[in-house]
Amino acid sequence: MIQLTNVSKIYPNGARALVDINLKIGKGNFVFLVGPSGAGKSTLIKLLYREEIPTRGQVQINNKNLVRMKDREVPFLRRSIGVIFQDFKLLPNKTVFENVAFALEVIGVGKREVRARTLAAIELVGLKVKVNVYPHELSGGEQQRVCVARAIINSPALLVADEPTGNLDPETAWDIMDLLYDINKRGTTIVMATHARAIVNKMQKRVIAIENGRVARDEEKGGYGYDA
Ligand SMILES: Nc1ncnc2c1ncn2[C@@H]1O[C@H](COP(=O)(O)OP(=O)(O)OP(=O)(O)O)[C@@H](O)[C@H]1O
Repeated sequence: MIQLTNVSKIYPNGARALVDINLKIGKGNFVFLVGPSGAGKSTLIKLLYREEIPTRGQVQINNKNLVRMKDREVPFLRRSIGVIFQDFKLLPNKTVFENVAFALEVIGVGKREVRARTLAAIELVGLKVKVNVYPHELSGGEQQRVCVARAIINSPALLVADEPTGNLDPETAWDIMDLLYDINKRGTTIVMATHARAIVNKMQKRVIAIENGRVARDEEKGGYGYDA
């Protein structure tokens, strides 16, 4: 489903974020990206939803070439990819319902379908009772649940998450991981950059370690592998 071929990324300031990466991630995989701060994990994630374009090499998702893709095609790509960030990025002046519904409204889904699918996604993440409140009235864990609902509203084939538990306490982080686990079980491929050692060690999923922009380790059922 995802294939990176000889991918390098050098930012305009000269920072070499990724160096000659070759990777294949199959449909339905659950992959943790680990590695020291500044290793290139976020950059790799950004290549997957075409927030960044590699300096060299190819990025393919479902046989679509993201490097050659025209800017006007990007919104279509993003409909098949859900994105979750560490800092939530919810719209502050929209309710939970409106934040989640927005992703459907912008692609022209009819009102009734928007309502049904939005409520189903909000129910799935356990936030039915908070459907009409604003983000600032929610805890961090609840805000991240809204982000999960927003990310899965289009039933994406791929979900990418950049440190989704980074701002959450350990217990709340596990609630989010339980959700991602269930979403993966339903067939969505998940790629998640993280520093959460306990989560990586417990879940025993594929672990790709990035160090200095290169793949340093790629294990089928791996552990976090770095000291505290
Ligand atoms: N927009 C940018 N412009 C210039 N350099 C950048 C940019 N984004 C990242 N970098 C540099 O690229 C390298 C990789 O950064 P990246 O954010 O991908 O690392 P990371 O592994 O996600 O780190 P962290 O774990 O701290 O989030 C770093 O040297 C960083 O300073």
